[in-house]
Amino acid sequence: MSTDADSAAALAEACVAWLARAGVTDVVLAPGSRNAPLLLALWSAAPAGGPRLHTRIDERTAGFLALGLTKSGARAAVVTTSGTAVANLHPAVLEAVHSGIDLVVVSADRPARLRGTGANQTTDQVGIFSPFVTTHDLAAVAALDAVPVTAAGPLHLNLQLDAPLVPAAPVGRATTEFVVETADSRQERLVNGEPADLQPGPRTVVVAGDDAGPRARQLAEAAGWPLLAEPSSGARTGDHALRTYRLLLGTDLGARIERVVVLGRPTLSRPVARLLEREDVEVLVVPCPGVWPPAPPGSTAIGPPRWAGDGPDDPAWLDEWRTADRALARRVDRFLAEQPALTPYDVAAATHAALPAGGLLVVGASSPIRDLDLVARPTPVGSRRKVIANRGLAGIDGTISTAVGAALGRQGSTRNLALMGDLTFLHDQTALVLGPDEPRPDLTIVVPNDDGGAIFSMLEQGAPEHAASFERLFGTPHGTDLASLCAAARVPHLRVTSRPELEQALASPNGGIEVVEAVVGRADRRQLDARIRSFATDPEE
Ligand SMILES: Cc1ncc(C[n+]2csc(CCOP(=O)(O)OP(=O)(O)O)c2C)c(N)n1
Ligand SMILES: C=C(O[C@H]1C=C[C@H](C(=O)CCC(=O)O)[C@@H](C(=O)O)[C@@H]1O)C(=O)O
Ligand SMILES: [Mg+2]
Repeated sequence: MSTDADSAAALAEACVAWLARAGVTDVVLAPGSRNAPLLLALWSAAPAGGPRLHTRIDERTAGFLALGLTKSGARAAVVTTSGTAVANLHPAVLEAVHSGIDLVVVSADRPARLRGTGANQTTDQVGIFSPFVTTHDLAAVAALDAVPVTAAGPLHLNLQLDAPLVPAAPVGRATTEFVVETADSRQERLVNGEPADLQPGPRTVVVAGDDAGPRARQLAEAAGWPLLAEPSSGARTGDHALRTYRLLLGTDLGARIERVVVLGRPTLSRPVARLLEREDVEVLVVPCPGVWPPAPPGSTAIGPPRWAGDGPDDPAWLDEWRTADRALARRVDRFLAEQPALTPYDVAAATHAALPAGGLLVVGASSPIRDLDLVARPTPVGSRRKVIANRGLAGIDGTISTAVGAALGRQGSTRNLALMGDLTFLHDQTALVLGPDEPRPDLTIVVPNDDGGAIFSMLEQGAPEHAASFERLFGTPHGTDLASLCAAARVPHLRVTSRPELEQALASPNGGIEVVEAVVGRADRRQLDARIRSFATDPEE
């Protein structure tokens, strides 16, 4: 049995104080018995300046909610009971590891003496997120005080909580005030290091992957280079960013590239991946958050890049890209306007167009973020249109939760939107289940529903020779009635089948969390995609 000084209640209170020192503003908790001391200590701390609380039933949802909160400026912890509850956090923790998000996991555990004895709900939680996340296995307050409050990525505190877990009397307001300290931002942590001076000369482009930040745009503008910025780069702004870069890489312009400066984590497209692997191209990579940052074979890691030229590089190079981009974008838009039915590209374009200055858009993996990459015009610098996505591992899991968390975490957001496919939406449907007292954001979730996984149609397995197995193995139609699913969770739902209906729905938000289902086709997706890709190289009729 632990001493009073290290009782479950004392350890729990010390943990809440540690969370405040760590800058944790929000705690997502899932109900349990072993973590009861933590839950009660958090309840007691909330009115005394402690973290904002969010309760979720499903720990996988809870983990992604905490991830979304942290990705949009809060710092969140997720607290679970012991056993499989902790294992349900693994997807969110892995995404945090690979995208460098400072998520805090607090897992309740039985005392070490019960490990290996067959005690109920007891497994080995020490190192459960290894090799990337170290577990601080804690049985005493003093040990907790020695845990650092920041790390490059997620932190895991495993608290050995011994009976008694629940005090005899109800807990009241905490006697001490909690001052939540401000944690430094991840990007600031990254900017340090010896600057790398870049000289003019080679035909250069800047590739801005996920979470690259504005410095990618600033470098492209200072040097006068074309900017190939993914939607969630934080750099797809200004007049150097090119909308159709992915297609242009397959043209003579792409072939003439001699140098690439990479910021953030490019994950979206094979043309960019192929560019970074070309032996005739010098690839300079700037450090980015997360483990395993981009390191294509033959690339060179550099410090924060600094333009060393007197004035911009060759303006003709940028002009060629801009001229080709404008022409190709016009051709794509004309082609999409000619389509008889609502396309996923229309859904992405309308959703992005509905994002006001100061707004937030969370994008799911698979086709939606790639559709957005093709149709989203770069936005004005300084308009603070924030686009985020879970690109650390590009999972389709936890996307609704990430969007709810990001909407709750972003201060002063003028509008919160999410865009995700139907399988992505279904994968995290438990995120729609919120208790009556839970903080609830205004969030419009747009779902291009093509009854399955369209992206596979555009990959090798979507080729005609695989038609016999495709639907069962990859298309995975489900026929789910999203309206009924939303009704079960009492979430407002609207189904649209045309762009005017979609634009009308986006222009008249319901308030709270709402779902706008846009019914689109999937059967012709491979042909649509191939036709659009052909525009870059086939002359216009
Ligand atoms: C957790 C997880 N499971 C499976 C995958 C593989 N995967 C990638 S895209 C996709 C289908 C997504 O379908 P949907 O969300 O409907 O988007 P669409 O491509 O149809 O627009 C799947 C299963 C993944 N990336 N992550
Ligand atoms: C479906 C999965 O992920 C794949 C999705 C798309 C990627 C891709 O190549 C899209 C086409 C393009 O960008 O040109 C594909 C890839 O990176 O090769 C991903 O594996 C999945 O199950 O992981
Ligand atoms: Mg789909």
